[in-house]
Amino acid sequence: MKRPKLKKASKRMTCHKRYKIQKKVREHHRKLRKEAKKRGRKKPRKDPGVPNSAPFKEALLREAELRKQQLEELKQQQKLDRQNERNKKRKLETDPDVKLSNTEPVTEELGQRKAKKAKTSKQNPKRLYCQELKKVIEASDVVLEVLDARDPLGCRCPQVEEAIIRGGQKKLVLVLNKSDLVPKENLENWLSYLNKELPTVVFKASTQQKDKRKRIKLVKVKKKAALSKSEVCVGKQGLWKLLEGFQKTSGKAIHVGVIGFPNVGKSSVINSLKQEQICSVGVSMGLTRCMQLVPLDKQITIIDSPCFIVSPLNSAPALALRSPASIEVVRPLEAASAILSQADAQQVVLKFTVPVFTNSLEFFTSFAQRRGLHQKGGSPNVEGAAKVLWSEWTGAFLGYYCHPPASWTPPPHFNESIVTDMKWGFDLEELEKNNAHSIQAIKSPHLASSILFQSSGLTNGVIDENDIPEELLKQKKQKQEQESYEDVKMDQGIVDEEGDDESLAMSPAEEACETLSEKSRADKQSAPSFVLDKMTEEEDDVYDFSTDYV
Ligand SMILES: Nc1nc2c(ncn2[C@@H]2O[C@H](COP(=O)(O)OP(=O)(O)OP(=O)(O)O)[C@@H](O)[C@H]2O)c(=O)[nH]1
Repeated sequence: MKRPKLKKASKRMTCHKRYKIQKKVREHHRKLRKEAKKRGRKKPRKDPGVPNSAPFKEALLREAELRKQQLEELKQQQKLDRQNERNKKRKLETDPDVKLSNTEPVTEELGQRKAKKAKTSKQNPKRLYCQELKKVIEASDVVLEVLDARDPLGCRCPQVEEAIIRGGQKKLVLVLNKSDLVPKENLENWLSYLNKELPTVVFKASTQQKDKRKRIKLVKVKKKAALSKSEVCVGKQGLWKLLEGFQKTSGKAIHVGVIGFPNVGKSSVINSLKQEQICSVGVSMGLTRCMQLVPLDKQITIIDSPCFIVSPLNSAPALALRSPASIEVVRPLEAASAILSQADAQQVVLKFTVPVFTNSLEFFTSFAQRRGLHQKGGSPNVEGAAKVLWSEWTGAFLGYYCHPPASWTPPPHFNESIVTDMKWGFDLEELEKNNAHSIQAIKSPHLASSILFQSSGLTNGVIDENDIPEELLKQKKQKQEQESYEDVKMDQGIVDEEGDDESLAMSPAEEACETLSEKSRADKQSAPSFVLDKMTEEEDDVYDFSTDYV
């Protein structure tokens, strides 16, 4: 059946509605024109094109087309460049290593920084230690020289003390730390001996839980949490009052540098004063590598420092005890043998419960057996035993002591006026009282259970980075290279007369270097070489001399 055709809707409407629509449209157009006028942008006029009557119409059109193409290409190129730039930036942000390979102004600075860092890392670490130590001494008003009470004289460095005295207006105070590891009577003797020279504070730093041997259960202490009550610090009040008193006398805020040989307890003393684990402490020697400022209160700021660098001219036991293992190559067996040679053999036997021994190897063999240190085949680990003894001798638990010299003679860098100068500004009476109180409070080992040790006396240190043996060798090598270069130039006949005079004449600094290096070579031959023999040969290759020598 055919579907009926649908009737088309009529467009008829009332006039009122039609006029209303027309009005609305007009209003809308008016509005658009107004907005366009406000924006100041008129509708672009339509290009009328080249009239047909124009001569060379085709050539003109071709030219226009070409220009259009060029413009398009240029736009495309700019777009690509922008994209590349964005990619590069993204790469720089994600990969710090790429930063330095790109040569933009920002990266240039970064490159310089990296070059400096690379140079520092290549630099002899001893050089850095010396530089840091000098900075600490320079910045300090009072310098605390921390001594291990088991060998106080061996922990004193005449070169550093001399530098402090030369600095003028600086005070030097001795801190007799690890007082809990020596018998009481010995501690008193040392105190009266050292007090003749410099103000001395008896101290026992609070030690970290993690330093206790494995048999003690490790307790995780939060980094800035207060130290546990069992790890009591003794002498804190005495030291604090001494510094406070000096600060009041001087009438200004003071900086207090804490210096000393490795493992004497510099960082532990600071942590005890601050009652926070603010400086890193550990059994490994030479842990602190750069200076660290620790504000004690508004007026007193403490500065932690890296340890002194030991001079190779010292005796073998001194080198064994005072060389920072982090930067010196120390052979444990030789170091431990040197230490053992200075200890009372009978007391060593009793302390470590080993049979009587005739030589160090025999001792280490029985010591290894006693401690259960064995190698793969079951033979005693002599090297391991030596390591244990060496670390115990510089660690936090072994009790041993030295006798102070029978009579007091001021060291060459001290005289009466310096002694009185150093004591000025301190309340010594109060210090004496506090020290007596500390000695009472410290739980000391018995004389019978301690080992008597023969001290080697003051330990020589290196304070100037140019006196470091490796540096002297480096300078000598440089000089030789320069000389050979001059010879080649002379052979070629390039050198003019003026240049010749300059190159052949030695500057006073060069002469000093030459004599120093000659001296160090001569001394090295006579001095025990268990530490430096290997080090000088190896590090000679490791460090880039051409970079360091500026
Ligand atoms: N028994 C005892 N041990 C201490 C005392 N003071 C420090 N120690 C321990 O000695 C070891 C070395 O202490 P540190 O404070 O790291 O010594 P340092 O002088 O700062 O060492 P470096 O940073 O290597 O130069 C640590 O195992 C401490 O626990 C103390 O008064 N008594």
